[in-house]
Amino acid sequence: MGAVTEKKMPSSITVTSPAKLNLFLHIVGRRVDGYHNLETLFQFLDYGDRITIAANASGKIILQTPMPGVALEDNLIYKAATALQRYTKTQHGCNISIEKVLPMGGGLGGGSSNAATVLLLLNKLWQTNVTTEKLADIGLSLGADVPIFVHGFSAFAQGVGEKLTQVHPKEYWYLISKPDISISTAEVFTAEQLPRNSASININDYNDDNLFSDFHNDCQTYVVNHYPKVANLLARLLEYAPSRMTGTGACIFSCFSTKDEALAAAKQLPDDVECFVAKGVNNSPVTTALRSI
Ligand SMILES: C[C@](O)(CO)[C@H](O)COP(=O)(O)OP(=O)(O)OC[C@H]1O[C@@H](n2ccc(N)nc2=O)[C@H](O)[C@@H]1O
Ligand SMILES: Nc1ncnc2c1ncn2[C@@H]1O[C@H](COP(=O)(O)OP(=O)(O)OP(=O)(O)O)[C@@H](O)[C@H]1O
Repeated sequence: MGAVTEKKMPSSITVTSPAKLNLFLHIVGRRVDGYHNLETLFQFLDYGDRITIAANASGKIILQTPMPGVALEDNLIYKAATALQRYTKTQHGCNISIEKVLPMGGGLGGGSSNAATVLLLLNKLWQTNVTTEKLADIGLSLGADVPIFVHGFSAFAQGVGEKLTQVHPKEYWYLISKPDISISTAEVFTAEQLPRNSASININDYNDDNLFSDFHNDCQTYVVNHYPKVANLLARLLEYAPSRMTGTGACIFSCFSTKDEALAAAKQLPDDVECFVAKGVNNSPVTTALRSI
């Protein structure tokens, strides 16, 4: 009989909790609860926060790296761990640390990504075997963007972001630029002037060449009209490459075929503009890392 090799569960796991882009974001209606029905194309970046988690036997959820400006009980990391602990009734706890690099309120979904990463890693470390669908469901109660990060593949999303169709958009290189302001998602979605009646699309009509001609971000005009810093930066970036706001802003992505072109454009920006270059990826680095554990 051949030897059975059993993989040992590591005592801790470290992964990149990635950013997302909304390559386009159409608002197709408003629900009675005030939330908006969207049609959006999500892609991940191979860039994000570094999260390390170890299970502990104390049952306590310990965040070892406090996040300035975010109280523990409001932190999506803590909320996600608590939600999974409650759902599974596990006796385990965990120690979590994070190296935060994603700007908050930038439209890159950092908080939602962190929540999904915690759900996925703890489900592994605690060996609680919750299905991906259920994790996405638990995630949705924490934020509209959490399910996409739980599933971990690029997708056309409908509803508030929970109805997903897998797609494979081209993996461009992006320059991500952040004007030095942060925009509240709730402010944009409650704005009177926001267009809410984009026609529903067929995602089969999308191809990588018509992203900037046939698709748009319905939040962009409102933000450009109310935040001159976004307007100025977007105008500048459009001189170098097709560019658009992600989510409800304030970050702007600019599309390039090569890393060198993206880096060259970054060099043209004023020193006070925060920016980074990253590759678009159709699989989340978290799900990729977990497959090998
Ligand atoms: C704009 C996107 O980033 C696109 O991916 C997301 O839809 C926003 O997702 P999120 O930050 O996880 O948003 P949530 O924390 O769930 O919601 C923040 C606030 O935005 C508004 N909101 C959010 C999502 C949505 N589809 N309609 C809304 O009207 C609601 O007023 C809500 O109180
Ligand atoms: N772990 C976390 N990381 C970032 N923000 C968090 C976290 N936990 C709670 N928050 C809160 O969530 C708010 C939104 O943060 P996030 O980084 O997700 O914004 P965003 O990139 O604009 O997201 P979206 O694209 O979903 O609108 C922050 O201002 C912060 O108060």
